[in-house]
Amino acid sequence: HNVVVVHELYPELLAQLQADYHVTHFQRLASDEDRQAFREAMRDADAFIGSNVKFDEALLDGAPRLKVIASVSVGVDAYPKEAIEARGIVLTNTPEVLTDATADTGFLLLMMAARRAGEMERKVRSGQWQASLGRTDFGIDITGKTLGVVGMGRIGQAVAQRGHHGFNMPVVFYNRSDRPEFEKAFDARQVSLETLFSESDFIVVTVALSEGTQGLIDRKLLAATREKAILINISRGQVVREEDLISCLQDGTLYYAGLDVYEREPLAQDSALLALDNAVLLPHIGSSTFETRSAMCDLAADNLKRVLAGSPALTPA
Ligand SMILES: O=C(O)C(=O)[C@@H](O)[C@H](O)[C@H](O)CO
Repeated sequence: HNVVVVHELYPELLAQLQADYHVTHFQRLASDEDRQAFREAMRDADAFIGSNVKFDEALLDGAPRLKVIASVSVGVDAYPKEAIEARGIVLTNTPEVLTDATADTGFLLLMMAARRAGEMERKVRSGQWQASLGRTDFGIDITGKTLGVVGMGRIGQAVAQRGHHGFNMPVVFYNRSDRPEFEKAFDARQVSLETLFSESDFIVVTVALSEGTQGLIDRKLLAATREKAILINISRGQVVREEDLISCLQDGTLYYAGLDVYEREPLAQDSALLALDNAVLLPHIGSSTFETRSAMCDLAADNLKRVLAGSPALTPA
């Protein structure tokens, strides 16, 4: 079988795949040459494993032998699911194994924003820490504050669990379908988006990107937030209208934000977000730990091997 890899697999796994299959490997598609070579390699590919590759119909038409797309991600918004299924190709993802790392990233951003850790660290590094800090440098408490979770999938539940059990935070959550079991688990309340935005001190966005959640969070919702409310996004940038987010942070409608994802990634150097002190900006590191990425790669490789062997995938998307 011919396998095309677009990802920085850990060496042992890459060697294993190269031992079992004819592998064409790209760490990432960094140039037009790479992208051209990738499209050529896909012509006789039986399987793809990787991430951050935009699949379109032309690419699928150019890969007539493709049987499986094993994405090294839980989010599959980058893939045209119907077109893939229509061709009988199996799309798989990597749920569960990244839940804790991503929820940890959510709390990292929440704590950095609440205590203005980015600003304070810049103050120390730039030599501005000349005397004990005054009220203008104060942050806000986290413990006991109200945590709002937008989307109670696995990652949303893990964020609620950390807030409720770790920081005595009352939890409110928004979810398309009713989830009474989480009201019990986290002594939480399921509420509307408007109520969540008006009652929460911290709002963590964990909902998957779909047609229904594209631009879900706009100025109207942001304007409903409390005086010192903080928005955290660890899902996809397109869930939040970035233009509204920026103007709300600029005019004080929203106190602070912590972002790991953006409408366009990597974040453009001319983004107005870069000029904002009241935003913590991370480069999509949600699942970027050695342990979690290795587990994601192992799960994706297992999915690939099973489908090529004619067995059902472990985690079809
Ligand atoms: O899994 C996802 O959906 C993610 O966003 C991240 O875990 C990945 O880092 C990203 O997709 C690149 O692999």
